[in-house]
Amino acid sequence: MSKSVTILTGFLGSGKTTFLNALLIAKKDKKFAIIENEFGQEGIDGELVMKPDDSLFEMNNGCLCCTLNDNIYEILSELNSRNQEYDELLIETTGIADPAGVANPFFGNSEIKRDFSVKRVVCLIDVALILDQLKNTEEAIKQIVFADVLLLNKTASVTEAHLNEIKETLEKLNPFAKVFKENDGQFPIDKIYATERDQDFKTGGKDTSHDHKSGHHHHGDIASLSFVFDKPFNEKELQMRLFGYLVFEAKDLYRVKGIIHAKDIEHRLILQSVGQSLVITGGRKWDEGEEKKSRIVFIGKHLDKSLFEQMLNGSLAE
Ligand SMILES: Nc1nc2c(ncn2[C@@H]2O[C@H](COP(=O)(O)OP(=O)(O)OP(=O)(O)O)[C@@H](O)[C@H]2O)c(=O)[nH]1
Repeated sequence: MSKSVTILTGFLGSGKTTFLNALLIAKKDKKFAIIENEFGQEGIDGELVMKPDDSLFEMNNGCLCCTLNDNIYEILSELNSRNQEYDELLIETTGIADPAGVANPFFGNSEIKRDFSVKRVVCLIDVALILDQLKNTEEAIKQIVFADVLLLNKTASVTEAHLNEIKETLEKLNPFAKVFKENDGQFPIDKIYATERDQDFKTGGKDTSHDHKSGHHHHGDIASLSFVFDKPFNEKELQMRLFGYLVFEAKDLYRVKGIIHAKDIEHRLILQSVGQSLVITGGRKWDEGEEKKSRIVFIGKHLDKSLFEQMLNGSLAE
């Protein structure tokens, strides 16, 4: 029997990993294989997903809509040979992936079509940022247009009127998708799960190929900068400098994610920033003898590497 596939899409920082974790908790009775992909060399999302076991296939350094097309056959064939070990497949795309490109192998290759069935493409929407994202990026539009489920997220951050305006805009872009709202931080997972892609009506069978054959990225001028540090950070200094950067310089910085080793702190610090917000929380404890490295990824346009280097180097502990 073919395995059900759910594809999670949504612009950078819209809440895909948060949703994925909520899904894993809500569907504890199922065993998921997860393909996690991120834009930027340092794989971070893999650490943020609460792994149910080792069923996590992570591919770094590229966008799923490009690299997955090269690796997907290998990955899916491995998944197939281990098909007794899991029930369903979840794919979290990068925040700038074109989901049509990601789904393409599932619709275009007969063997894959036999073994895997895309049940739904869920697009997370950051309601505070989506209208700007739609103005500024083509990817946000492509993600919405391709989805079966549009999930309005971070709804507490906007007024009801704004939410309705967004809903209207989205329904114009994709009248076929079901629109759900996150409700007080609770995702309506069962309702989303009950939504299945209509294979005939949607892109199934159509040629969804796109122009990524060369492996070259066509994501406008969005780029990522990744940094790895062996030396520990000074938490306060890092927080202060990053916050200053976000407030004064961050116009074209869409996303910051980091796993931080800070001096005198025995667990990881998880650094998250979308727009101008900056949140630092405690992560997993470092294991005994584990090599403690910090990894930070910045995603945006016109990023000045030397400025980030300066900021980060200046935040290292003495
Ligand atoms: N206020 C609020 N914050 C949220 C909500 N969902 C996610 N976040 C926060 O938004 C940030 C981004 O969430 P992620 O789940 O990592 O987003 P993502 O889409 O996986 O991010 P990328 O992989 O970079 O594209 C994190 O700091 C989350 O804690 C929400 O419903 N409300």
